[in-house]
Amino acid sequence: MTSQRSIDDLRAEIDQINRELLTLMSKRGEVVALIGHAKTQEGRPNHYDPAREEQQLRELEALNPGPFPASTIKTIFKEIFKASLALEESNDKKQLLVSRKVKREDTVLDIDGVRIGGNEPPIIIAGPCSIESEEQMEQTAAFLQGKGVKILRGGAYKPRTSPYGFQGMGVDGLILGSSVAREHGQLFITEVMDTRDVEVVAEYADILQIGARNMHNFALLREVGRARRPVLLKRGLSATIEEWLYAAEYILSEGNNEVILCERGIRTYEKWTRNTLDLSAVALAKQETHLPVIVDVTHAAGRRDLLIPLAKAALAVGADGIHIEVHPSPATALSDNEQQLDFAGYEQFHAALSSMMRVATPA
Ligand SMILES: O=C(O)C(=O)C[C@]1(C(=O)O)C=C[C@@H](O)C=C1
Repeated sequence: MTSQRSIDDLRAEIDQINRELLTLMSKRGEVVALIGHAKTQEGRPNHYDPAREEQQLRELEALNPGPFPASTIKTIFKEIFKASLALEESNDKKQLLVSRKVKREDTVLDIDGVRIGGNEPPIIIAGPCSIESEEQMEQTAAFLQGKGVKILRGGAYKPRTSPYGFQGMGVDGLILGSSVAREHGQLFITEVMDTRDVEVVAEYADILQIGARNMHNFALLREVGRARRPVLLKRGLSATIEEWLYAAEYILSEGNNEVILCERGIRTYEKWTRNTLDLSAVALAKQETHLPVIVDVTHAAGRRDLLIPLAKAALAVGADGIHIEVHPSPATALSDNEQQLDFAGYEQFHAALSSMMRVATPA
């Protein structure tokens, strides 16, 4: 009579094998994490190593005693490699300088007394799309000062879709913007588009802006990372949240911790708005990073009639401020004349938002 083992008995053995496999898997995971750490230390950003995977598969195939066919062993080990790679990469992410896992508390910027982030009241960054003339800047700054706006924006270098569009006033614009802002007790923020201009822009601007189209310009990100000025980093038109945060990491990795993230809407299939404001990106960026996050409502939808509800929504999900374009005469503006608010429009915006902004109107 053959002594057949019962299913229960066999299952008990499987349970024991499972436990051993799990122990081995955990042990493998720990070794993989060490490899990942070593790769990061060596500055190897890419953890994937297909040649090493191939070598392991060949050896396993040669050693395979069965009963599983080689193809099955290959499939199982490919899954193990995939999980190992994910482990290496997630450990890497935990070490990102932008991450809350590295710095738990909110970063609060203090730029000449203007505080941004943490529990500070939300800030407003406002001003025209482009700096066009002294009169235009003077009128705007004076009006916005009266509304308690502490940060004046204005583009001196304009990233225009067409090379024949108005390209900005360049250095003359920088001089104008910074002097007008100073006269009105405001900080001046302006976009820098080229690594060659970082030095001159940093000389005049209190905050450097990296526009959406340059979010992937890694040389520029590194350069502003070396500049001793806070940086406002807009999210790229089609950038994932992860790509956006990695772009910020480029700046922090060069030693500049003063970064403000700015969500400005992303490209989707939607036609009724120019971009789609991604509020989950705001909430996620606040959750995953310690950096202040603001929302550019002007570009978010490309429509004036949505500015107030979008700004309210942005503040409701925890944005640390709003970026909005204001021009004395949007109809005659040299750029973005569809979207900028005139002073009457800004009055309405201010009235609708003031309770949420906690911005006092100076007497
Ligand atoms: O050996 C490495 O370089 C590892 O990162 C470990 C490992 C593995 O799991 O064996 C993981 C991912 C790589 O693509 C190659 C191999």
